[in-house]
Amino acid sequence: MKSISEAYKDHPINLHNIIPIDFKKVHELPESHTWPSLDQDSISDTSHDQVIPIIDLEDPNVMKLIGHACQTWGAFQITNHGIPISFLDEVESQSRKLFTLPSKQKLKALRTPDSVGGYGRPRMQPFFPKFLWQEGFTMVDKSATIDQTSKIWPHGDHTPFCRAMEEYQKKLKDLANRLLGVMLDSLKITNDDLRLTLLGSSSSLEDLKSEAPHTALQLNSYPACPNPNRAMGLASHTDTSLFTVLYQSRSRGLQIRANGIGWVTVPPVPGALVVNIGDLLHILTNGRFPSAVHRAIVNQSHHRLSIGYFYGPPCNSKIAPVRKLVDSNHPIRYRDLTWREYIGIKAKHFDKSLSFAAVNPQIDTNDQS
Ligand SMILES: C=C1C[C@]23C[C@H]1CC[C@H]2[C@@]12CCC[C@@](C)(C(=O)O1)[C@H]2[C@@H]3C(=O)O
Ligand SMILES: O=C(O)CCC(=O)C(=O)O
Ligand SMILES: [Fe+2]
Repeated sequence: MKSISEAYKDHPINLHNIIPIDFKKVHELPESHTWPSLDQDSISDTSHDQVIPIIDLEDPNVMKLIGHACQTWGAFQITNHGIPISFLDEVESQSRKLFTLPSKQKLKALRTPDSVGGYGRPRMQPFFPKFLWQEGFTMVDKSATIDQTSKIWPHGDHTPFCRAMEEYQKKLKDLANRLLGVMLDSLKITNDDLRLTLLGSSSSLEDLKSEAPHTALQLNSYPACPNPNRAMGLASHTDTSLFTVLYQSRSRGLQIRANGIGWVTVPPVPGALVVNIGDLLHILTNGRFPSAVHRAIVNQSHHRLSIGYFYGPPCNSKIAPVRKLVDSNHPIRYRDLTWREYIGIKAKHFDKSLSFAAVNPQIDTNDQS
């Protein structure tokens, strides 16, 4: 299979859930985009000093720190990761160039109902009765991205955008491979332990890292909003990846839901990247690394961008709880499945998906609620 775009083909989305509104023309929050007030969301953010860990990747203790963050929060920020802030600025500015174009231009790269790549509303939109205050551009397949962006910017003007996105994905792939290694080391998981799971046709983790990871790059745009208290950027969700590396630039908006605490804002740290655990690593670790429930809220004063890199194994390789993590105190919670199968489950059941992958759905019902 070429890429995850194939896996999404079987789960088409209705056009009205794809075409974003023209945010520039909207000066009042439309009823169609009005959510219950955020104030009624019992849990606020600023009253807590809780902040997800900020980890220096060069710290000699990095394995312990990351292992601990993954078990307790399912998310952390990293600094000293080797990607220069000047390059992050460049990627952000190329993304901004796309979203500030007139709606008519962006619609030239509109996703089709059965494709995952291109411009449009977030994939999760059909699960909500109200529209999200968000537009996105998704890249899964290089040639499709070139095709779409050259429709937006003819005469070769798409080149700087594509070059920056390509380069970014290369750098992120190396970084994500490195992070996966550290995460697995922290649980003492070896190549042999992975033989029955994850590796698929690859014979070693190194093999898997060099050719196979399947990834997606998602640019999120949240225009300034006339009534941010009643709007939602991306509603509460977990990602369908092993983990996601997110650049939220310099503006706040990302919140993580912490057990017993509530929504915690992830403060932007210049040059840092946020890592959050996705459902596939949750399954692979038998719930030891819980996938992070998170959302993005919007603001009235500026146009916020974020850039997510979704990192996963090849679509057809098996995901199953690593047997080493299963014992009488930690009985097996999830059955074996492929990413492709899980995409199907997620397309149908969204936030209930983990319980549909559970060995015992009666017990495993509250993963995300
Ligand atoms: C590889 C992925 C992961 C996707 C689908 C596809 C490309 C776009 C990703 C997102 C990005 C926005 C949140 C989310 C929930 C959504 O709606 O689209 C993500 C989804 C997932 O994590 O399931
Ligand atoms: O914009 C953000 O901070 C969150 C984005 C996100 O959760 C996603 O792209 O999956
Ligand atoms: Fe997300």
